[in-house]
Amino acid sequence: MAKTGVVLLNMGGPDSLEAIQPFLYNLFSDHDIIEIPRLIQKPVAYLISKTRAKSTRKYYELMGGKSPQKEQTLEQAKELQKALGDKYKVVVAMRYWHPFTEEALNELFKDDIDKIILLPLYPQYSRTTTGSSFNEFYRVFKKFNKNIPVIEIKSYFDYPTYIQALVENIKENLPDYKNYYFLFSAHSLPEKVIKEGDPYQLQVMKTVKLVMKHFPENEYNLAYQSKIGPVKWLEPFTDKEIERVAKEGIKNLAVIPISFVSEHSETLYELDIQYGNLAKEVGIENYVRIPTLQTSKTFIKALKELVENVKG
Ligand SMILES: C=CC1=C(C)c2cc3[nH]c(cc4nc(cc5[nH]c(cc1n2)c(C)c5CCC(=O)O)C(CCC(=O)O)=C4C)c(C)c3C=C
Ligand SMILES: [Fe+2]
Ligand SMILES: [Fe+2]
Repeated sequence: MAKTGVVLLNMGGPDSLEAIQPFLYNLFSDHDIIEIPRLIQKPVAYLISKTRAKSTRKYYELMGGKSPQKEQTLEQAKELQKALGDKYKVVVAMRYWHPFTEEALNELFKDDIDKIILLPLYPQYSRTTTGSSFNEFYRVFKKFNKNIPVIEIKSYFDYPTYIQALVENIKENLPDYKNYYFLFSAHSLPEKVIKEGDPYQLQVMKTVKLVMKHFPENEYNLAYQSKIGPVKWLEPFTDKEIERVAKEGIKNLAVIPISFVSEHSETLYELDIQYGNLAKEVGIENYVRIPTLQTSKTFIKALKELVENVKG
């Protein structure tokens, strides 16, 4: 019997120190994430990746020489496969490092597949992330010459079971949550991308609002992390916000990653090490970083429901 293919889309991360530069080259070569004039994009990507690999290397050394994103995404795929059963086949397609879309589709088409559902591991839509993964999917899919329907799950920033997963995750990891200030931290984006109509910021804000309905007594704010390069990105920045709340006398701070569902350099290095140290310096007594959802039962349930409820 033919199966429905589920392609989990994610960014991918270097799986060794040697993979850092080619991973960065793939990222900076992508016109959907960074708009360098097309004619010079590849040579410029090569130069930036060479330079940036030197500074990025130290984060990955501190994380044991690689990003855990691949393992965690494969675990999510395994759990989702178990939840969906054998009418479905779940594979992982990463945008900038293995397993690439081509590898994912080679694996998928070992079975008889009559429909494909694209499921991004980005709850909030941005053309730089989900949009880029969709575009890459179609470029590669075309080469397989398969005449089967493809259905896109664009985002699930307000999907009730996803919100429930976030709420449970906070309560489970921080039983003392009532005594904490919540600082949600989302990946930043160049302001230009938002001005051109990207819904990412609005969707992140809505996710935060929906989560906070379950914590009516907690004070909170939303900040943005991981800006790179000289252009203006969404603010306030997470580190500046940590400094600001410390000045206001906050002693217990929970930082909650909101646009990531697995761990990687930006949670393990930036939030845990860099901002953990900063929090100590500015007088925060208890700095808690809430882990990403990974294979939380309720998050996997949310993904399963999204797949099963898809129209088409
Ligand atoms: C070039 C500009 C970038 C934009 C725009 C951008 C948006 C964006 N990124 C994520 C999630 C992740 N990004 C990660 C790493 C990473 N991102 C960029 C650049 C842009 N991201 C770079 C150069 C890197 C490499 C690390 C570095 O050199 O700093 C990762 C981690 C990968 C891993 O280690 O596993 C994630 C995850 C989102 C959600 C987003 C916009 C909404
Ligand atoms: Fe990024
Ligand atoms: Fe980043």
